[in-house]
Amino acid sequence: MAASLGGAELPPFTLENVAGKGKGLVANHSISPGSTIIAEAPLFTTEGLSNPATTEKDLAATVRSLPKESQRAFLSLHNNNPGRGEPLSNIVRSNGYPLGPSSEVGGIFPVTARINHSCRPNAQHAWSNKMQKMLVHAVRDIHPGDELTLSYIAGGASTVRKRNLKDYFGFDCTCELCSLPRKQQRISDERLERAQQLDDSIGDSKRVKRTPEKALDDCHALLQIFEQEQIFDLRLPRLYYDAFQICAVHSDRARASIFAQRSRDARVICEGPESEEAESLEQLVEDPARFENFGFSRRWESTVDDVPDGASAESFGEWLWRPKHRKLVTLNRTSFAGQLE
Ligand SMILES: C[S@@+](CC[C@H](N)C(=O)[O-])C[C@H]1O[C@@H](n2cnc3c(N)ncnc32)[C@H](O)[C@@H]1O
Repeated sequence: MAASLGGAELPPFTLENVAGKGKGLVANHSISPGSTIIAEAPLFTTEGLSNPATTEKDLAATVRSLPKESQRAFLSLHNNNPGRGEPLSNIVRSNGYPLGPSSEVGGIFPVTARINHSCRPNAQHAWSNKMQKMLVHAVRDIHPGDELTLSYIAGGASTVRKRNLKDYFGFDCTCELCSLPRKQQRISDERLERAQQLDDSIGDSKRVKRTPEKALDDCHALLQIFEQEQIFDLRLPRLYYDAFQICAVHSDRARASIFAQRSRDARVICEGPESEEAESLEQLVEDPARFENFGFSRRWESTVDDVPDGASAESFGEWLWRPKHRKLVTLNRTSFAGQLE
């Protein structure tokens, strides 16, 4: 998590002023993908703050109950709406993170809260139930002087992202992606709009059942966009999981196992080796048939031993993404066997 200097653990970042964004965290060391940058317990959570009529009063009591240093840390956090509304609630709204993707409960993490948003983030946050901590991991190589960034939103083309950031978080995004020169912005927008379409069609379960080769082609096309756009946050393990499901639904244990492995590895980068999601993916790597919708059809039936051995990266990629190609190879083999008999 931290650089070691004379036995003392130092964080690999410092809190600095960042042009146009207020304060932010800036790396002071090289950080490689998968490194834990922050592991932080909440100062407090919003559990129990369920009555909107008394939220500000309840928050005041919660903050008063904290040690002085924690009170100062909370009160110094960014307020999106200074001078308007209720100040403590504003600070919570401006800085809180949910405790997990579908949790209604939020937490205040004073270090993580200093990380600004980027539409092309170099880090990913994840709440660990097991550790009761917010974890932040690098998802790309981060160099000294780089700002640490997280994505506050799901993605999309720049107009959609800007609107969402303004509506939900109240700021005009000045991240590297939103600040691209017009021509590059257009190219990026075209790709990200296409990514959205691909993502929608990959999620269509009827299509997965009827034309899985098209769904897998879409996954491959989406992966290429993520690589071009350098998107390596949680969208990546989710994409590999979609590819896993397509293969598992059609009994292709060989590819399903490889995609589960890729999803697991990408999860570990985003969430660390203790990730519960990564642990459950490990079981699917070993036996894809544990997936609840495994074997809807036997169209691509294979065993985990059908993974090609010693293939070059290129031909392995062709095998992995091209079931049509695999079908041809199998057919050829069958007809050869027939001729020999
Ligand atoms: C959770 S705080 C992040 C830390 C904050 N900059 C600070 O000074 O404590 C979120 C606020 O930071 C600013 N911010 C974050 N990301 C930004 C971005 N990409 N462009 C412009 N402002 C940003 C906005 O004011 C936003 O409301």
